[in-house]
Amino acid sequence: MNLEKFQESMYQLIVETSTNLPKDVRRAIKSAKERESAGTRAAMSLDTITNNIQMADDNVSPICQDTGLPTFKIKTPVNVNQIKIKEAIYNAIAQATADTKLRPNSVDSLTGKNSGDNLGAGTPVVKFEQWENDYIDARLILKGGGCENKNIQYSLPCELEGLGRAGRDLDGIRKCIMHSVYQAQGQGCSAGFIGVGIGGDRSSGYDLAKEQLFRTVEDVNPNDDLRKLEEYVMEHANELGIGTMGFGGETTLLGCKVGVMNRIPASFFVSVAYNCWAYRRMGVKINPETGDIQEWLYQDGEKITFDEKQAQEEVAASSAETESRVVTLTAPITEEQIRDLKVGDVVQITGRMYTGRDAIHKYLTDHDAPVDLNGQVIYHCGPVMAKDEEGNWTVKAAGPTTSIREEPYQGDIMKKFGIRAVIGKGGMGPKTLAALQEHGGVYLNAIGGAAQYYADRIKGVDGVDLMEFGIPEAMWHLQVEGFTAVVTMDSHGNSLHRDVDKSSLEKLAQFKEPVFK
Ligand SMILES: O=C(O)C[C@H](O)C(=O)O
Ligand code: SF4
Repeated sequence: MNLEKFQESMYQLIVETSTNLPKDVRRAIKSAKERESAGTRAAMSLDTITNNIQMADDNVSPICQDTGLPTFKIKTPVNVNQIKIKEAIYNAIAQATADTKLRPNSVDSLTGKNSGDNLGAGTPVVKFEQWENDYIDARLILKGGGCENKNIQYSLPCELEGLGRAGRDLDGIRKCIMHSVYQAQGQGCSAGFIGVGIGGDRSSGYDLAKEQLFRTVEDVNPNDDLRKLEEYVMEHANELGIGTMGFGGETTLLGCKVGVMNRIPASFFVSVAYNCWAYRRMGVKINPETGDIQEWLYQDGEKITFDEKQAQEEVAASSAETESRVVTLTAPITEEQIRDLKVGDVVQITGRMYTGRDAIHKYLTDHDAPVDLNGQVIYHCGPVMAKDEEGNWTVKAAGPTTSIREEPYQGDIMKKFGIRAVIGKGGMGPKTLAALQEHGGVYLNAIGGAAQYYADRIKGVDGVDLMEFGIPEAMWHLQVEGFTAVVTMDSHGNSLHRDVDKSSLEKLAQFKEPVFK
């Protein structure tokens, strides 16, 4: 086989997966958009999302900055050398990382060191199977960390919040799936897609769940029971009212695919793999002699493009229609300015903000900050960055990361350094809410996954600290213009996230009665 050509084909597969959302996923997002009434926060978020999808496509840049743990599934004819194929995939991954199509995402779990090229123990994942066909089938999924953290595995029988007992039968499985959507809230960048694996053990159950994510959004389950289950979940999960980004709304789930395998008598697992709206999976058929791409997979139906100009206008129009107050802020921000903000206000930031995520929050608890953070804005973000020949950094993708991981640290750090605003996604918990009230702080929610949209608002990078934590985890000094986010937790004890969680739990309880007997 021509390995050079094969490597090039794998490079194309990676770039395409990271930058061009598949047609079936686009269709699902478009129909979600049509269901939301104009002017709502959900509609506004979906406008930003579709705008972002188009920008990524046009710029050939990552849809979301978190390009995930690249996972390849490869089927090869019997005489193909899988060792050589793996090497070519590793080379293509390193190249795509150097070209900023992937974020350097491989981190040593003990030392915290980022390998810089996405290669390292266990990364990327490459799984092989042999088959009797005469071509190679290569599929790739880039599943980000925020949605991966919302995967959940149930061991039946169990007791579920809101739903009561889930037994070892189809109805128990139904309850687990409904619960899995509830527990994700907006933190995995809803509206999401779920793959469910029934049976197996703890690892094969999750494998089966993830396997379902390679099905197309529109395919129909050949197993009648599972088809009914999928249809039930699609209909009712959307009644939970969690909505896009957990802002409330009509669409919480865009796809549900269920697979089944045998189990051993003592175990009964239901494993759920949650995927964000930025559902990046693609595939190709490859000629095993030439290494060329013969055909792209997931190409059925028309490709929906989201006109960028129109989408921008829609974002502007829907922000106007929400009748939200739009407040402009520039750091350093005073306590008075913060106390004036209420949940629902739209904030536009111009000027300086600093990125800070997991490593920085831990670091700041027992170190001084490298810069004066008094009155400043912290953005929970791990960007994709490029360095030009003069050594200047530019931002290639920069959406928010899930904030709840910083819950143990956030309130203390805000008080210690005088930080006035944090921007992230998915909201934070009671400890942070109390600190916002006590200290005079605000939590701003940006749209998860909209990495191109926000990168466009970043006009310059004028410094970086703590580079030893690696590109995604360093503290980047950003200059922004009109960076828009919504107040979802204010300094008066209000939290949209707490409210949506509470109301969706009440709605979940409506699905307690048996459906599948
Ligand atoms: O790591 C990131 O940048 C984001 C992550 O995928 C998340 O959803 O929290
Ligand atoms: S930030 Fe959101 S869209 Fe991006 S990988 Fe994480 S969960 Fe997915």
